[in-house]
Amino acid sequence: MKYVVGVDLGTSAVKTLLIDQAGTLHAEATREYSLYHDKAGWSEQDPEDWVAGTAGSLQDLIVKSGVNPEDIEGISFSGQMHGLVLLDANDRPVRRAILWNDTRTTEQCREIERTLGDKLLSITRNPALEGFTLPKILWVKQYEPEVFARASHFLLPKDYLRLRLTGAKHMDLSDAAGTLLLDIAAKRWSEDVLSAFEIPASYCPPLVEAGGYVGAISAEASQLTGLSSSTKVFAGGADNACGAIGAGILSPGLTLCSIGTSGVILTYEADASADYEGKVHFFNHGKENAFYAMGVTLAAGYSLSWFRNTFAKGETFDAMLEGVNDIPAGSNGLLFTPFIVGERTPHADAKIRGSFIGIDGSHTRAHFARAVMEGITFSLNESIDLFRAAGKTVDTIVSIGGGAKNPVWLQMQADIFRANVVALENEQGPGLGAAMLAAVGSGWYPTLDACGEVFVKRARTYYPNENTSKKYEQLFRIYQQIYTQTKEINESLHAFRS
Ligand SMILES: Nc1ncnc2c1ncn2[C@@H]1O[C@H](COP(=O)(O)OP(=O)(O)O)[C@@H](O)[C@H]1O
Ligand SMILES: O=C(CO)[C@@H](O)[C@H](O)COP(=O)(O)O
Repeated sequence: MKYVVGVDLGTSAVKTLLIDQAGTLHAEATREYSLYHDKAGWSEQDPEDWVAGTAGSLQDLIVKSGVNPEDIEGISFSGQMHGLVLLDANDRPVRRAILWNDTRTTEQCREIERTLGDKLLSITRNPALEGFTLPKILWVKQYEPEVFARASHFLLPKDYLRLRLTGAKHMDLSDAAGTLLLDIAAKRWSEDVLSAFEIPASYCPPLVEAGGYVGAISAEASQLTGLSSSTKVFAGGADNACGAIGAGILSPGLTLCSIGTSGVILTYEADASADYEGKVHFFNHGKENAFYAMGVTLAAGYSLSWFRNTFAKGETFDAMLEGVNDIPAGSNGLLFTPFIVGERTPHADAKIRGSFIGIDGSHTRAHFARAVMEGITFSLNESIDLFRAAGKTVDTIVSIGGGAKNPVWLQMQADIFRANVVALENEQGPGLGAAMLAAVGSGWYPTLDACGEVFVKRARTYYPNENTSKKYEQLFRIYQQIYTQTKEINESLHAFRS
């Protein structure tokens, strides 16, 4: 029996999957790592933690499954997007990585808008958002000049991990799309953007397709992980591109909902012609010559994790959410907005913060927990609204990510989204997408589409309940007012956050 491995370098943890030629999952392993929030709005990770976590997770995978490492033909990666890993001339990080959910770069975003003008949207197809990579490069240049002086190139998180496994530096198009340095339609680094910010072209790694073969596991990495040096390494892609591959979003018509640390509503785009005027993100897909558009809720799963860590410390998600299904839709008049680290879609606003509105003496912790789940789902529904307003049909949504482990949440998604929600046998779409890239690269299938027909296994469909959907429609309109009505208050409170 031959296998491939998919590695998903997430924000909360790294997850590894071992899958055979029939798409059957043989083993999975995971290792968590720390997030550093030294100041309000900052979010960093130590790249060394990714390497150690992945090595430990791969060792666990091999031990648990009992496979002969020689039988693992290929490995590929899915990675949290946008994180800046600045490297010196010896490929050592010059500081911690600044992550996608770090919002310190508002000033640099305005600078990018002023400098690039219309070119920003025409070349990069995206607005300047705090989470993207270019503003982070400019922040380090401005505020840590001595650190910046030591840097000679940059990578994204999974590319750094792959460098440590193979010794080679690359970046795939789907992840490069989130840097604001890529000419999305032309699929090359933009000379216009690089020269506007005086970034030498040598800062950028060679570009490859997500399925591109990039080398073999080095002898050192083989010692560290237990993998064989005969295993072929394929580049991999952005976690949302890989999530889309692993959920079978490989042709027009299907929509993805992912609730990981962030939350995403994503639709497939066959070419680069769609114009959402920068209201949603527009990136290269992991499937060659395809694209996708997506709206992002910055703190989706993260809001529920924050709630658990703060009010149910030590409990599992399942234990904390036990009573949630007994509470009627609407949490008895309690609403939550998940802006706890700022927001992206539809409100690109680094200063906005979350609210519980309508707290009543009768509310229990379970009401609050349900309100958090509903608030996250309402936020994602804002992206669905945007896509529907742009003329997209959204009637079937494949749901992945940690949030898809909970059946009550899946039904809630169907009710709020007014769409059929499909759950997969394994909710780890990005890891599965990475494994599919390795399977196609290893020659098991001619295309990702052919591989998807075998690997993407649907488990159950949740259908919207008309009465509950009607109730949620009314609540959604009330939810939407909270942003405008709390914006000014949050701007005033900004000075009190450290
Ligand atoms: N059993 C569960 N029920 C509901 N939500 C869950 C459960 N387990 C995890 N989650 C949610 O999923 C999130 C993690 O999802 P995951 O896809 O692993 O994230 P990432 O890829 O960002 O590391 C958590 O923050 C949590 O909100
Ligand atoms: O910033 C984005 C997308 O633009 C995030 O989706 C990150 O890619 C992190 O993903 P998760 O850790 O939530 O999967």
